[in-house]
Amino acid sequence: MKFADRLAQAVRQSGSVTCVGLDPRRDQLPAGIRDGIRQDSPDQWAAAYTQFCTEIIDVAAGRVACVKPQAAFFEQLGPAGTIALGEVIAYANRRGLIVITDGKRNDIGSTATAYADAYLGAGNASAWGSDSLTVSPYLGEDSLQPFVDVCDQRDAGIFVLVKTSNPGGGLLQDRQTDGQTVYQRVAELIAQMNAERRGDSGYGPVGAVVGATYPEQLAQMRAAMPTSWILVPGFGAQGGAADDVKHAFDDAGLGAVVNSSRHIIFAHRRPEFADKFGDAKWQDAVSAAIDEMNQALSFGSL
Ligand SMILES: O=C(O)c1cc(=O)[nH]c(=O)n1[C@@H]1O[C@H](COP(=O)(O)O)[C@@H](O)[C@H]1O
Repeated sequence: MKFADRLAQAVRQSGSVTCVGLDPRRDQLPAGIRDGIRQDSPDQWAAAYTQFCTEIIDVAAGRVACVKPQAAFFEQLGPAGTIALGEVIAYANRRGLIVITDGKRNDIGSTATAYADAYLGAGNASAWGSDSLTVSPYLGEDSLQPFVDVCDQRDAGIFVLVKTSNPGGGLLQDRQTDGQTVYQRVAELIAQMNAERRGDSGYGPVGAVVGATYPEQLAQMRAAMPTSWILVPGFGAQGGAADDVKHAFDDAGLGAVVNSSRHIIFAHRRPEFADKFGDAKWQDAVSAAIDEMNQALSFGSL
């Protein structure tokens, strides 16, 4: 089944548009996982990351549509971390969750082909086995095309950075050129690349990233890219709330997944959960945070 249709199925089956961001950080791991690890042992930290993320996946499976492992935190550990990333992707795959690997990759076309080949394709279809990958558009259309070609071959997907959630993104993305902003131009390109590729769900493999921190632009981008799944980061820890993301969805409640990383995976550290759960019951805190987010995003259409 095509990526966009698999994502639609995952949203429908779980009844959730939540994406759990897997962004492990050494100093915030629950005590039971962190204690006793040698500071200078990437191998031990990598094993801790695998344990932490697979336990989160166990809590999330069947209750959310997807997970988004953030490659940066795994790469921070060096080679051992990248092996952990591979294990986490494979485990999420086995537990039936759609995987969006957050690598924000891209390069000239011939190198982009290698990135696409490496990441795109679930299970054994690629080396990393990811359903989808975040991708930067700033090398232009010829850099995106290899990703789109591999999406076509392996029923995978990409999420192209359009309007990022960070405060400084506007420096380049909001710049006017030929009567439109740069991010509007990127959206136009995505809509065009996706036009011929719609699956049964009405969506295609070329998705977009638009931050929850820019609600007005998010609503505009929904209209500008009617066949693209939108990955919406910036919910929770960065300040985005349900009201900010409600216009990202189509009438059937599809078309967008909303990511939250810190607020879910480190929920045991949030003041409102710390007393009730704390480090000892961190998995229960994750579960409560997933419930809370699913509830906040249940606009009634799914
Ligand atoms: O591509 C992304 O996921 C992304 C794009 C963006 O514009 N903003 C953004 O925060 N992200 C990622 O989404 C996650 C947000 O984490 P939290 O702020 O902890 O929920 C991080 O992994 C970011 O790298």
